[in-house]
Amino acid sequence: MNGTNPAAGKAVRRYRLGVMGGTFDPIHHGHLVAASEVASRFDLDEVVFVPTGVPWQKKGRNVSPGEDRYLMTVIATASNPRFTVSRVDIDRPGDTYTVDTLKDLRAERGADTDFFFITGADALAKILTWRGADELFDLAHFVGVTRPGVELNSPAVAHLPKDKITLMEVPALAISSTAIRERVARGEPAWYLVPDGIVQYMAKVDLYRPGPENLSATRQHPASGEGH
Ligand SMILES: Nc1ncnc2c1ncn2[C@@H]1O[C@H](COP(=O)(O)OP(=O)(O)OP(=O)(O)O)[C@@H](O)[C@H]1O
Ligand SMILES: O=C(O)c1ccc[n+]([C@@H]2O[C@H](COP(=O)([O-])O)[C@@H](O)[C@H]2O)c1
Repeated sequence: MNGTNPAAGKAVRRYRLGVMGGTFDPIHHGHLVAASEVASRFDLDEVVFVPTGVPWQKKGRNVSPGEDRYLMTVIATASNPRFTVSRVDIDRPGDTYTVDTLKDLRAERGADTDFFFITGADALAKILTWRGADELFDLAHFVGVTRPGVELNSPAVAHLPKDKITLMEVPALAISSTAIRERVARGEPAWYLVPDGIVQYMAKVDLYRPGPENLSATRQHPASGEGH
């Protein structure tokens, strides 16, 4: 949508910001392809990747420390000039709610930005279970992308406001963070499922390998100087 700058009398193009939220434990090529495809289709100026702080719907799982997930997201997106990473969710205490993510980003970016929240088909189908779901569609347009093994136009999606969501087919990558964690734990390769730097980071800080240090929720981040 274009606005008008009254001082100059010229049409001003509004900034188009994609928001790719995820636990990213670890980030993989499915996430990166989804963001890249939506950026191209919606002519986005930037896609900001936002690693979750506490993914409350994944409680009961052993989620890696936020700093590791944040650093992997930075490493994976570094080569794309339109991809950035935000700490808003990992720096906010408590459970992570997208309604807070979008409000924080809106406060940071100002009123001249249009928001496009990118989600896979599985996450899209659960949106009505998210906190403050009724507010979400006032804060962003939602783009739901295909994911192998998940129905995109599920019955749950029929209840979402049609003018606030777009369903979009992206190249099918049957990759999940769960599968990568399991592969690493079994000593199998993760090469080419994730960017090379992520394979190297996972090995460097011993992420996902079976062992007592990975069973503890209080595992120290290497930056603290422990664990080496
Ligand atoms: N292969 C994929 N193709 C399309 N979208 C994906 C893919 N993997 C994840 N997504 C989407 O990316 C977002 C973040 O996903 P998330 O970080 O939870 O990854 P995940 O692979 O689903 O993780 P896990 O296996 O640990 O549940 C979600 O909206 C999810 O639907
Ligand atoms: O707002 C909520 O209540 C909510 C509940 C579950 C997931 N989300 C968001 O959905 C995105 C994908 O989450 P996940 O758990 O599939 O990695 C991420 O940005 C989460 O913060 C948001």
